[in-house]
Amino acid sequence: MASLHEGAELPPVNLDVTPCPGFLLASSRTESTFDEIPVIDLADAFSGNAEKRSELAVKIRDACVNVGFFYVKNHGIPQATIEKTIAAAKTYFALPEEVKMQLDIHKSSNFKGYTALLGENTDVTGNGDLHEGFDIGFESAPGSQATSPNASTGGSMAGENVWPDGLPGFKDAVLQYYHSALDLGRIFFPLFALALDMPGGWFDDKTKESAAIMRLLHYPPQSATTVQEGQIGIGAHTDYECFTLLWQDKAGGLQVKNSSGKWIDAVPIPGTIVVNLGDQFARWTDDVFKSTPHRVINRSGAERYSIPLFFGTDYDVLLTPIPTCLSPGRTPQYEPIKAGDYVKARLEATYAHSAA
Ligand SMILES: O=C(O)CCC(=O)C(=O)O
Ligand SMILES: [Fe+2]
Repeated sequence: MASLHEGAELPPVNLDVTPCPGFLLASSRTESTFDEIPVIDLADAFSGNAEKRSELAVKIRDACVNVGFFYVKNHGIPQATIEKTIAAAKTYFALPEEVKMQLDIHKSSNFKGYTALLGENTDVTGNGDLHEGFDIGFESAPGSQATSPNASTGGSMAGENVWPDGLPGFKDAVLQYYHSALDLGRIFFPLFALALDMPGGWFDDKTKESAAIMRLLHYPPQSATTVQEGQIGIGAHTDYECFTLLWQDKAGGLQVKNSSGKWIDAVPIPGTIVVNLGDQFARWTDDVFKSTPHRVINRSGAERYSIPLFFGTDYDVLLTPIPTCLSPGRTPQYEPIKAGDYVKARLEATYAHSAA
């Protein structure tokens, strides 16, 4: 389908909902386990029919409190945009290592650029990740005058992207995907608000310039690499921001850990995007929404490509429990922290544990 979101207006939000402190606590802050990852159809996200939107919000709530992961179909990112970006990623990763290393992320003051194979160690107990990556932050779409979100609050994470020389079309393709994925991301906060029994507009003033870091990732097949103990595609981890929108190719290898410790395969489903919650949301909901550990092991025998986009709240938002996630007599699990300070600390820790 063409972009679901282009020019689409969200239906008016019902601001009469009264937050009910503790409502979600009894039912939702449980260690529920799961054996599969739900697939949710986003077709009703723009329905003017309040009942359909609220049915969708209930499905999202179930996925968020029980699994922390779900697939979405009818996500609106055009297939042609995805294909162009993956073709660009393949061309980029095929460049000589010394050319890619000119943009080494370890030399960047704002976490932008290239991460080499084994240049990152996401699980600190591991021996390096078997992927290479290319990271960008917000940049206006070619021809657009939009100002950079988080320019004021992003601190060391804001600032310019870096782009490889001599790859015509790379930047345009990647930014086209980035903006399509941002459009998709923007529809989720009103749905998450409904899922949390908060007024649909509750996140609006907290997500005006939502932070979004995007990565192109390339995982060589494990079998073709000299793999040491503790080396997999990406070590077990949780994501840092509110939620992640992940496109993955058909190689497979993404696994999600349930609360019994079992790794569940997030098998590639054509035409879907994987959505998973991150630690900002776990902190913000005092663990009502789950930030679930995941990892990648590429045993497919083929090269694997994926594109995660990490969608956060504005960096100056203080993450203290959302009212429906509080209950009398219960002490929140986490110290309040500003969203940007939290992400920066996690990024610094990641790169401190990785090879320069
Ligand atoms: O490549 C994938 O499927 C997952 C990537 C991931 O978990 C991440 O970058 O945080
Ligand atoms: Fe992740």
